[in-house]
Formats: sequence, C-alpha cells, structure tokens
Amino acid sequence: MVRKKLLAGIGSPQDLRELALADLEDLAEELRESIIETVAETGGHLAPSLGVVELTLALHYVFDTPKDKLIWDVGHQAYAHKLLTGRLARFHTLRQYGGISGFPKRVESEYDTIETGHSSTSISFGAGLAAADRIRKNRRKVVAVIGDGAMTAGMAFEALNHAGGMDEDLIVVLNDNEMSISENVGALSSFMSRRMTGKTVRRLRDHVEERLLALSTVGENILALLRKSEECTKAFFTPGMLFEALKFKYVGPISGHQLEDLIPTLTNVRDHNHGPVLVHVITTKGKGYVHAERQPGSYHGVGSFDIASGKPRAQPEAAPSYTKIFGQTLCRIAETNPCIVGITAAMPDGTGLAPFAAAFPERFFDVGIAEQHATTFAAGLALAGMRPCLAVYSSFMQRAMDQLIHDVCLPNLPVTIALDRSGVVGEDGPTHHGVFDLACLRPVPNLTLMMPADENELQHMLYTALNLGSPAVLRYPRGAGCGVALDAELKALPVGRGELLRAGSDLLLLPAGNRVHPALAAADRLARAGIQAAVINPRFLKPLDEGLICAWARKTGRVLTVEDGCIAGGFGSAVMQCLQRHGLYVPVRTLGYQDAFIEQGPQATLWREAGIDSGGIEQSALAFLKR
Ligand SMILES: Cc1ncc(C[n+]2csc(CCOP(=O)(O)OP(=O)(O)O)c2C)c(N)n1
Ligand SMILES: CC(=O)[C@@H](O)[C@H](O)COP(=O)(O)O
Ligand SMILES: [Mg+2]
Repeated sequence: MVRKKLLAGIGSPQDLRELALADLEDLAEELRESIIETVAETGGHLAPSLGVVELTLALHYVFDTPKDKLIWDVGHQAYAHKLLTGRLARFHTLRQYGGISGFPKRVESEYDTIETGHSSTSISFGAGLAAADRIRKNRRKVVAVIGDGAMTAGMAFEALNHAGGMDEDLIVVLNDNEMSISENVGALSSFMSRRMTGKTVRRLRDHVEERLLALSTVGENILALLRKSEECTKAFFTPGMLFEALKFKYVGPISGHQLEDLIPTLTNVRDHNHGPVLVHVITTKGKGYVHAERQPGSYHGVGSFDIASGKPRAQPEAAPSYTKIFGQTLCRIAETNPCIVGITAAMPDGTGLAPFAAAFPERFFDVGIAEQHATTFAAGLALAGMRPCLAVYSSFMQRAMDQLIHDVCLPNLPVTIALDRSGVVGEDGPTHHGVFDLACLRPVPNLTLMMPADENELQHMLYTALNLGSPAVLRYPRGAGCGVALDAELKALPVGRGELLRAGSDLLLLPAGNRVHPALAAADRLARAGIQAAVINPRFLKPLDEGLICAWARKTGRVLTVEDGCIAGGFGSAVMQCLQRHGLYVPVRTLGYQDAFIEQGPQATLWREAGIDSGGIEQSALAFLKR
C-alpha cells in the first residue's frame, strides 16, 4: 500500500514539474492506487487508464498545459489526467450522478481541451487547433494522444492525411497496447504490432548488417549508405514507413512506462520539431494491476469489483440482458440460415456477438472502430445475397447515417441493424446516450424500424428483420431485459402491426419499446384511481400501425406517447403527424427527452428525471386528464 503523500500535493501539473524523476515514479504508483481504489467502487475504464499513467505524467511534465493543448482520444483513459488537474478531491464521484465525468469535459477543467467519448476524433481536433494557431500566430504545442484501436478508424486517417499534407505543427502520440476493447484487428494492427518493433527490429537490422558485411566492400558501401540514410533504414524496419508516407516524422517506438525515456523523447519533440510528428509509444493495457494486465479486455470497462480477487462485486440477480438474448437468437437463426453474417465495429463482447464469432468464425467480421465501413460492408454482403446483421451501439451508429441512407436504404438492401444501447445508457453519460436514433431514422425511406417491448419480442423481431428482404433496424436498450419467458418458436411478426395490450376509455398510452412495461404499470395504478387507460404497444415506428392508433385515439380522445429518446422528431412526433394526416385533432402529449444533452447517472434515475418511468407516466396522465 502506497502512502498518498505526493498526489495530495499536486494541485495542478505545475506542481509536478517541480518533482525529481524518482518522485515522479512514486507519483505514478500513487496514481495507479487511486485509480484502482476508486474504480473498484464506481466502476469505469480501468485498464485504459492504468496503461497511460507514466505517459500522462510525462506529457504534463514536458508540455506547458493548459496553454499547450492535450487531446485524449475517446477520453476513457484520462483518469490520471483528471487526478493531476485538480480533481483529486472529487475523484470518488467519478461517473456518478452529479459527479465528475468519466471523459474529458471542459466545464470540469481548463486542462480538458474538448469533450470526447467517441473514438478517433483527436487528430482532427488537433489539426484544427494547429491550423488556427498558425493563422492566428498563436505559439503553443498541440498534442493528440490516440490508441492503436482508435487508429483503425477512417476518421483518424482522414486527419493524418490532411494534417500531413498541410504540414501543421501537430504532435500525435500513438499509444499502442495492441488492444482495442478486445484484441485489435486488421492489417494495420499487425503492421504496427510490436512484432515489428523493439527487439525484432534490432534483430532484423543486425541480420541485414551481418549479411551486407559478408559481401565485403560492396556490402560495406551499401551499409554505409543505409546508415547515412536513417530515413531509409527506418522505412524498411519500423511501422514508421506508413506515417512517414503521410508526411509525419516518426519517432519511436519507445516504452510508455519508462519516464527516463519518455521525458527526454517528448522534450526533444517539443523543442526540435516543427510540422507533423508521430511518437509511437508502447504500453501495457491494465499496467500495474495484475488482473487487468492478464485480462485487459475484461478490465477495459468494469463495474465495481473486489481489489484483491479482481472479481465483480455481487449484483442482485438480474434478468438476461437484451444484448445476450440478441446474441443467442442470432446464433439460433444462423444455425439454419447459412446466409446470416454478424458484423461488429470493435465491440464483439459489448454487442453480444462473441458467441456468434465463436460458433461461426467464417461468418463473423470485426471491422475495427469503423462504423461507416461496417455499414457499407454489410450492404456489399447483402448485395451478394447474404443476410448481414450489424450489431452496433445507437450512439456510435450516428457516425454511419449516410452509409445507412445512401448505401443500404436507397438500394433497399436486406441489412439488419441491431441497435443496442438505445435510450439512456447510464454512467457513460451524454456522449453515449442513444437518444437521437428514432428522430434520425424515422425519415429514411425503405427502412423498417422496430422497438421491442421486452426480450421475448426482441427475438421475434430479429427473426422478422432477417427474413424481411429489406433494411431493418431493431432498437433496444442497455441492460437487463424484463425477465419475461422466451417463446420456444421464433415467428415473423406482421410488419406495421401494433398490439392493443389494454382497453380503456379515458386516454391512450402509446409507449415505445422499453417504455411499454412501465406504461402498463402506470395503467394499473391509474385503474386503481378509477381511470381507464388504453395501452398499445406500437412495435413498429415505421411503418406505424396507423389504423390501430387512430381507432383508439378516437375512442379515448387523448393520447400520451412515451419514449426513451428525444422528443423532437421522435416517436411522439410520428404519432402526431399520423393523427393529423387522418384529420384527427385530439390532444397529444409527448414524453421523452427535452432539447438538451442528458447527463450521466443510473438509467432508473434518468428515466425518473425525464418523467418516463411508471410514476412519471402516471403523473403525466393525471395532469393531462385534469385539463
Ligand atoms: C465511434 C466509437 N466506436 C466505438 C467506441 C467504443 N470504444 C471505446 S474505447 C474502444 C477501444 C479503443 O482502443 P484504443 O484506442 O486502442 O484504446 P485503449 O482502450 O486500448 O487504450 C472502443 C471500440 C467508441 N468509443 N467510439
Ligand atoms: C469508452 C467506450 O466507448 C466503451 O468502453 C463504452 O463505455 C462501453 O459501454 P458499455 O459498458 O455499455 O459496453
Ligand atoms: Mg489500444
């Protein structure tokens, strides 16, 4: 156990710049201990943050932050940065409702350059800052820290290509731990891998030198030429050739855990570099916590856990998650349909596709953090007769709207999108809440849009989508299902048909997807107060069951819609437009999220705050009826 004497004295990075190297090494230990102790309570992105402790210290030590700008890609690795920049006292509130964010956030600190949470934006932000600095003659350094996983995204390469071409004064630090959330994938990752670095490079170089020297004078001459041309040797033997082709000077690879290497290298880059430079740093994900080092994927993001054993703290028994049921059902369907393909953008575990990957390795694709490519890749598969299913988080799918519209829906291809983490997701907060999907997807022609009320409906909807022959999106939330029994037989649901769950004469409750069960609970309570609410599960947002909705709107004379999504443009507005189209001018109230980003907190708290839990629905119904 380390006594936290140094960390307590660090009010800002200015304080750490006064420390000697040995103190910085002790401080690294203290940072690790604080991160482990806190995340064991709050949950969070443990392994990514443990991997960059020394790198964080070195960056703040060498660069004049906050004047110099430090941009953390994704931002899930910024816990040491938070602890060093004035947030030690509030660190125990990490990811809690009302507490500090798990990601960089400018309202929290002037050291946080920009809000992040989604991957692969850092080089673009950095290039923009550097270009503005050149135009405005602002003298400061801009440093983007990006992981090898984040480097698999097209956006990172668009930015490298542009920044390299512009010759901007930009420092990119590539934090290479050979891991995305799971093992990193793709040609680039094996190219960058440390198999090509360190010892192997040296061995290769020695081998070539030996061979050349054996050729006597000719060989010696070639060797002299190669040695003179450092660029040339580097290009042959290090991943530098890729970045140098993009006009970035390549420095490295260096160990990201040795402050005595990191500090002089970064100082040198700071003082002697002008133009784009990439510093390749090799780190170990989860460094310093044995369980996380052994299983970096499992400790990427964790709930609360016991520090000694590394085991999750016992949670109350929950129903299987929507994610799990999705994964199981896809496997089941794929057993009899050889055209089913599973696709993920770097999230095989998070999306529940891992069992599919194990069972059908030749029909499973992890494309890296590349949602846009994943979508058009799925379209290509569909074009060739396959039935691809892309499982993706709602907020990450925001990236691929054009691909969905232009490459999937315009050609009307049978691609299924399993849109996990729709609605609020909890502690990851505003970057990750999936609240815009209904509003974004609703206007897209040819798209069938389904919203299961529970996990049983989810399995039938997946079956329906994969047999539809046209684009389909299945929208379901993060976390446990409702604990309902699963039908043994999968069936195709009639497209565009909702289901009347409860008759009533006083008002019509129209809840979307995961709001159906809370609405039923509200209807039960209203009934005890003598109010008869009809409840319809619309099942489909597109096409809407206009006949059923209009009939019950007419019978009840009042409609209350509820959705775990933004009000503007969402399910409620679809219902209003439907009623209007049918000349039905009954009063409608829409419950959902107002025009503001939603903060972090447990899902139940956020649902309650927005008035879309059963109590909120009941209250809104009562208030509606009083008018
Ligand atoms: C657009 C987008 N897609 C997916 C994710 C989910 N995600 C968060 S971190 C991560 C892996 C990042 O790997 P890397 O950049 O190497 O960082 P490491 O965790 O290894 O430090 C992924 C896939 C995301 N945040 N943003
Ligand atoms: C940083 C990031 O984007 C992911 O690690 C995300 O936090 C995972 O979320 P889930 O916990 O919902 O899988
Ligand atoms: Mg990585």
